[in-house]
Amino acid sequence: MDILKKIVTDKRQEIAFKKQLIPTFQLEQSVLFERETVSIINNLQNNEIGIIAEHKRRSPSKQVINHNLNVFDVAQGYEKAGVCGMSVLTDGKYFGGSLDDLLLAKSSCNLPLLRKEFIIDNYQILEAKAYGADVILLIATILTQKEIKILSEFAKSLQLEVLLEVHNEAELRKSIMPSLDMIGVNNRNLKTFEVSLETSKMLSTLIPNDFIKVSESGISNVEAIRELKPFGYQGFLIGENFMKTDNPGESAGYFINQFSL
Ligand SMILES: O=P(O)(O)OC[C@@H](O)[C@@H](O)c1c[nH]c2ccccc12
Repeated sequence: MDILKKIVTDKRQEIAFKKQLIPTFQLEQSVLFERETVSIINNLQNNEIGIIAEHKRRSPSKQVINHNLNVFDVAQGYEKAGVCGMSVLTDGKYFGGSLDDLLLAKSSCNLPLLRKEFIIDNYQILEAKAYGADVILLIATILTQKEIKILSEFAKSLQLEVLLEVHNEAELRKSIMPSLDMIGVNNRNLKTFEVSLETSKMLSTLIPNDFIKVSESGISNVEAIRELKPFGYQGFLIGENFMKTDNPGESAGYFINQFSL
């Protein structure tokens, strides 16, 4: 079984368990549930570089990236660096993250926060709102067109913005719908872990202009951004390149300064 199938199978079990532990009405009553969300789209549209910086401790492709940091410092560092938003991995088993990481990030900065998760159920969208997210990720390869519609419309009804992730043309074609805000092209194939920026270049012309284009994964220098910008990308999701250093915030700041030179 490929890794994605395994992740989704585990996720189904996890959700069933959590639904019993914390019923939806409890999520809806949480302090953060009624807040105004912060728009990442606004930030991306008004920024020259458009970095979305990720908090990621480990991953199935890289094992350990960094286990010595705390989310609080990382979030404050990213904010100080001037990124447009922060992505927080909340999957525990494969990425070493948690919803508490999201909550901590929320308490430490005012950046728009993306819940980076394998979302397959509206329940996870309620969780995202209750734990401080402003944006959710939907991954086309693990969802049907109908599921994408249901989940994205539900997210929009909670004032959350939606980033839909694709990796090939078929995924893109089945996914385009008005309830999405941003289309992210993952340069990493989640089945083979192969990374190529060509994926972003190839798919860019097929993304209608009503969506903000985001290029995700494998971006390790500003040259990559200079290369991708002419293809219409306004957002760049970067994890490992910052997280593998002792001070991700400083690394992000350095990266952004380099771009402005
Ligand atoms: O660490 P990188 O190569 O900069 O990649 C970040 C981000 O794009 C990646 O973590 C990611 C993209 N889509 C995902 C879906 C699930 C988990 C993780 C991801």
